Amino acid sequence: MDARDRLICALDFPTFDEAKALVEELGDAVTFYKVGMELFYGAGPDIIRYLKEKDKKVFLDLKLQDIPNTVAHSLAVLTRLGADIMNVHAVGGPKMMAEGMKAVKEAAAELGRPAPKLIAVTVLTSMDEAQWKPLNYARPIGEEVLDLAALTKESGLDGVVASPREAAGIRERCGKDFLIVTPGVRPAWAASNDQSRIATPAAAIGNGSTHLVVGRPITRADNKQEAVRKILEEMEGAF
Ligand SMILES: O=C(O)c1cc(=O)[nH]c(=O)n1[C@@H]1O[C@H](COP(=O)(O)O)[C@@H](O)[C@H]1O
Repeated sequence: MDARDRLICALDFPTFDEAKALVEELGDAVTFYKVGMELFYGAGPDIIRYLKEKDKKVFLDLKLQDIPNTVAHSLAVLTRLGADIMNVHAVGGPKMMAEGMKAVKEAAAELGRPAPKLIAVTVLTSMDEAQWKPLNYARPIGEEVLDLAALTKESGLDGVVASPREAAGIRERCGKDFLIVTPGVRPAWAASNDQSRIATPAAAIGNGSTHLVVGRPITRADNKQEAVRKILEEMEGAF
């Protein structure tokens, strides 16, 4: 197994040029990139086309949440861009998720392409118990994550975004083919920044994450190639 297929580098930059510079600097070391709100709002669809021309895989992380009709039509439009994975918020509800999935499949079929994977964010990895309490959910974060993962699966989606700490429970509840994409990954040598429910690359793999999303530990490192190499090595050691 190639660890590179399971490491997704978050391109959190405000401009196309900054993102392009990082992709060029990392070269073949990284094959999978995440384009989130900051870069998509700054650079637009051109950044997806650029990454696909470079033969990279793309996770388009726009975390859609709105009424089912709006999400379904937006996902149909986004499907044309050719990303490999897209996401919505699970708390948008089962109807929003199911209609979104249907729209993605129909749009891909019209284009004669395989459908991108659609996954749902459970509870953001920045959320800790102190942030969670004022939201008045009845249960602790970990339990909510598992139920949202099960709801995501029942709604027909391909997987979830969750913390690597929750990956083992999700795997047990949702079965072997479910994608578990985990941000909140921090090697022992990196700062946690605004992430709360974190784990190391080795722990994430050990817990059953299918993909690790890593941003600042790579993008803000003095030696970015070296940061990627160390993360890949740690992942491989845990296979
Ligand atoms: O959907 C996401 O990608 C996401 C979900 C989540 O719960 N937590 C989370 O950090 N992310 C994204 O993952 C990336 C993590 O970046 P770093 O904290 O710099 O490694 C950011 O681009 C976040 O927007």
